[in-house]
Amino acid sequence: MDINTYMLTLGKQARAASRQLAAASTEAKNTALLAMASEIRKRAASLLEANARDLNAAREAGLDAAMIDRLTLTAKGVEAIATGLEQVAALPDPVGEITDVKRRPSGIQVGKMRVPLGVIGIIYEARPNVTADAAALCLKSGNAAILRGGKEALHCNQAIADCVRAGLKAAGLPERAVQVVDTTDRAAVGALITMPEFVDVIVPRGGKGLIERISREARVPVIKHLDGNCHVYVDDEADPAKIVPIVENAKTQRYGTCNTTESLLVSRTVADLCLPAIGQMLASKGVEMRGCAESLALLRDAGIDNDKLVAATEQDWSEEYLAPIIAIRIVDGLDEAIEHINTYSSGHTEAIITENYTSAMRFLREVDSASVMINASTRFADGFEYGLGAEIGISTDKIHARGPVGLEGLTSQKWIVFGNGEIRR
Ligand SMILES: NC(=O)C1=CN([C@@H]2O[C@H](COP(=O)(O)OP(=O)(O)OC[C@H]3O[C@@H](n4cnc5c(N)ncnc54)[C@H](OP(=O)(O)O)[C@@H]3O)[C@@H](O)[C@H]2O)C=CC1
Ligand SMILES: N[C@@H](CCC(=O)OP(=O)(O)O)C(=O)O
Repeated sequence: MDINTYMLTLGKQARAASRQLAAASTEAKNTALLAMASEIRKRAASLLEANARDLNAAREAGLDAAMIDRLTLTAKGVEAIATGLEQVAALPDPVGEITDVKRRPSGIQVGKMRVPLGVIGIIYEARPNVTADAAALCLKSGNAAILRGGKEALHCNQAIADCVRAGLKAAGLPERAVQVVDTTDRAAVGALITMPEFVDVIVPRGGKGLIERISREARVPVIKHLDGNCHVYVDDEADPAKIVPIVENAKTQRYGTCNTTESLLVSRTVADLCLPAIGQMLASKGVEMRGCAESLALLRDAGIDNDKLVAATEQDWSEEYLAPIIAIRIVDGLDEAIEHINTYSSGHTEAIITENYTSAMRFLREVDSASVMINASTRFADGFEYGLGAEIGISTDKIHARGPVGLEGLTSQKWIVFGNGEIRR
């Protein structure tokens, strides 16, 4: 079967399954999720074996550390997938929720009902847990899913898909409610994003190459989950005790994730007090610092090894390194920090370190990103950490859903009207 015909077949099957899922009971959906969790645990050894095959191929292909980190599944990771499925089962079912019912002067009552989006196509990086998380969230929100994971994770994704199908079957739900694309040919992505008759929304999780293709070709509505050029800004009134721990966590806890901080902005009035300690911490962890001239001079004076210091170029302010590299700029206070972030950020997540209420509130209001934080690490931008149970990803779009997307982001609301024979006059 050629790729277009294959993808059309998946699309038709998904559309049919989506109608059944939209009407599925909460009990059936939860039974499926719990059965999936049990299959994942039962088949842990074969999931790890499939992941080992993917990892061997990735190492042979010379993939970088961030990619290997994403791709790696450990026994703990398998257990986390199973627990994640159980957590989604425990979440309240959003489908069918009726809100905002108000009686109108005409006598009718007008309200809203939460409903699934239909068929969701998700294109994502080579991170196996996303296959299970996306399947679970789509199922619980009553949507059918077509999942196209990164090519490096193909074997592991197929193994997880087997568990998902087994769970759906155990609950008497259509097995085609979740379909994992079984080819790495990117023509499948091209087909997925151009069949609006079968796919209601596309969620692309990825970097710049993916953005370009989706922007050029998609004929289906898109909720972009794109790159994270996240910032930490150290304000004039930052609590010294909070600075190094937040910068350390935001930059070094995991280098490869989209919520990792890539740029550090420091207010000039506190730069000589805090940059030496930040520089020492970053140097001790092997992080390269790409600084403006002023920050480099301070870091050199503090005795930071020259090998770790590089002059930043204009390009560095827009860069998502996904690596032990950080851009550093000294700014003239809050106004310049906000201006810098709104110019260069990818609109994902930004944090301010300050004890000044007015500065904190201005930062919250004026920084135009999906998550804006006060005195916390950007690494917190995550569906689980925000209490959503899990996440489809972090939307960098402004409409429909912004930031970590969970069950509610995968639904919309339709208007409902209760009448008793009223007619319009
Ligand atoms: N906001 C968020 O929620 C998330 C953002 N990201 C971002 O993703 C990036 C890291 O992941 P990475 O794997 O490098 O991202 P990529 O964009 O390289 O790949 C992600 C997915 O997109 C596909 N893809 C990429 N380019 C094309 C194209 N031209 N045509 C068709 N398919 C394409 C890949 O397919 P293939 O396998 O064939 O390469 C893969 O399935 C970072 O920028 C990170 O911030 C990642 C996860 C979540
Ligand atoms: N939200 C998740 C990470 C999601 C994400 O960034 O994915 P990726 O860019 O593939 O590492 C977390 O905070 O661990």
